Amino acid sequence: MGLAPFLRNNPHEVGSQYLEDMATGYWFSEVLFTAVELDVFTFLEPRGMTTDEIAGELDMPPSGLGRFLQALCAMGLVVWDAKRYYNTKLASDYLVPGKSKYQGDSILWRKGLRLGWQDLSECLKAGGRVNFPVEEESPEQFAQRIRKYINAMDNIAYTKVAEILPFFQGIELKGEILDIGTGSGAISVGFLESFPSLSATLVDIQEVLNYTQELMDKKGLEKRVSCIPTNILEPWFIAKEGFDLVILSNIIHAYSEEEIPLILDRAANCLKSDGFLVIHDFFPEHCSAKSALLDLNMFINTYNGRIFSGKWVKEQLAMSKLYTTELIPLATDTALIFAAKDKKKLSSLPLDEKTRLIARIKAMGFGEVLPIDKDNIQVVDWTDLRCQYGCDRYGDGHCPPNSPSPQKTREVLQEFSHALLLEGEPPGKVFQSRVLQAEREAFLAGFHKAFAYWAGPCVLCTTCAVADNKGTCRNTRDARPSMEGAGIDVYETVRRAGLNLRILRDKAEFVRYFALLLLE
Ligand SMILES: C[S@@+](CC[C@H](N)C(=O)[O-])C[C@H]1O[C@@H](n2cnc3c(N)ncnc32)[C@H](O)[C@@H]1O
Repeated sequence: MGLAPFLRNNPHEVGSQYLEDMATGYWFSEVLFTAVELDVFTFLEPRGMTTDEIAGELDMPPSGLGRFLQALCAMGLVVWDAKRYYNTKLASDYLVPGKSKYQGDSILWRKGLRLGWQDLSECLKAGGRVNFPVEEESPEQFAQRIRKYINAMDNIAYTKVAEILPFFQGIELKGEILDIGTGSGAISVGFLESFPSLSATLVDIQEVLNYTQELMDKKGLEKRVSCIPTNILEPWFIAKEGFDLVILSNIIHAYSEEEIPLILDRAANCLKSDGFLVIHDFFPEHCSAKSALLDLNMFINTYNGRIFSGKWVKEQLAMSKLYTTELIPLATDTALIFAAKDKKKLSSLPLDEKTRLIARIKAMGFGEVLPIDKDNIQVVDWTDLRCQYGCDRYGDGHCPPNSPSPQKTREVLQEFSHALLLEGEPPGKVFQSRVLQAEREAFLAGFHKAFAYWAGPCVLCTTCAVADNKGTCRNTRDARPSMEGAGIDVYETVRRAGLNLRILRDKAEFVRYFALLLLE
């Protein structure tokens, strides 16, 4: 999620191809940047064009352009019917200027960050940023730069607010929003458009708000918003306990460990006793690679911005006497934390229990926690043969023949309506203990039938009484059957969940463990 295709694969499994794909990752970026700059997608909308026609529009020879267009085809941005090129739906929705979901400003902002990235090793040597904005910038140049930045933020925020609003479905939001570091105001605009009784106070630095006010006027929202220029690092002169909804979207990663608690505390002070605080940002618990790279981007391109874990942010909010939800992942690369002074307020949010449970289980340290349709759990009659003929643990505590038969597993699956596939790594004892913790968390969340199957022989006890012929299992409370011992074809089941489990050829290869948590 939120990753280049090569990052979706497990690096340990794809070997040198992974390295090659990373090394050429910038080829993708350059083609995209150039296509957006040349505005190729506008020419192709809606009826398409031949190479010669595009070459005419761009005043370029068709030879290289044809190859460039073929690269865009390979990247899924245009299609070719052997005569004309057309935009794919992706390009038509997101890359044609003027369309509501346009992302070109954000893409070109990313291009601008490239300069800083080229100095990465210099930044590492210097212990911080080495590339600073030009000092002799005229006021017009500065205003222009702000507009570019705010347009880029606007592209992203417009799509994100569409993901945030469903969490308020069924809640009658009214009163006043406080949008801290509002940028273009797009997050507030989404709320204002969905909840007609809301009005908004937009906070940012004066230079940004000049442009934000223009955008609000264009949308006809000027009567429902007021802009208050404020440096949020200094004391705020904003009504205490005056706001029903306080928004901090993509602000947390802009500042340091010392500054963020102050900002959070001031935000908490502005919240009414029955209001909501929403934090929207990048978090390592959600998209670890993207958030680590964004952290590096902040190191290179800002003074003291960095990424914080959801756990840390929740702790800071607790110090400001706020209750919080789990980290709620969006379908894209960012996630939300909801906070309130009144704990009951949080339970009024339509956060489905399974989503919250997945977030809590993921935070225990699993790599993936994926819902899997129980019909995709493949139960077969051959797995115990692999245990009996090929494993020296056969007959141990809860291994075959002491484990549930495939028939029993089929019957058990009938009793459950859904399941989660948990992915983790060695050591086995840590993994198995985490699986038990996840099962308990599900039980406490109200999934009273929660039951886990884990990977491999039980390794909870240092010595196994059954294996040592010293009697029966001493830990029946915590021992669980393995998936394979109970007749589950782990390879097929994992594949059906959308992951890839490769056959290991060597003991030194990277092992991944899987467990199945059945839920009713
Ligand atoms: C990454 S943008 C996020 C904008 C918006 N919240 C969104 O989600 O699109 C960060 C915003 O915080 C504002 N900001 C950063 N530091 C600030 C400060 N010290 N005082 C006021 N605003 C600040 C920036 O001007 C910018 O508009």
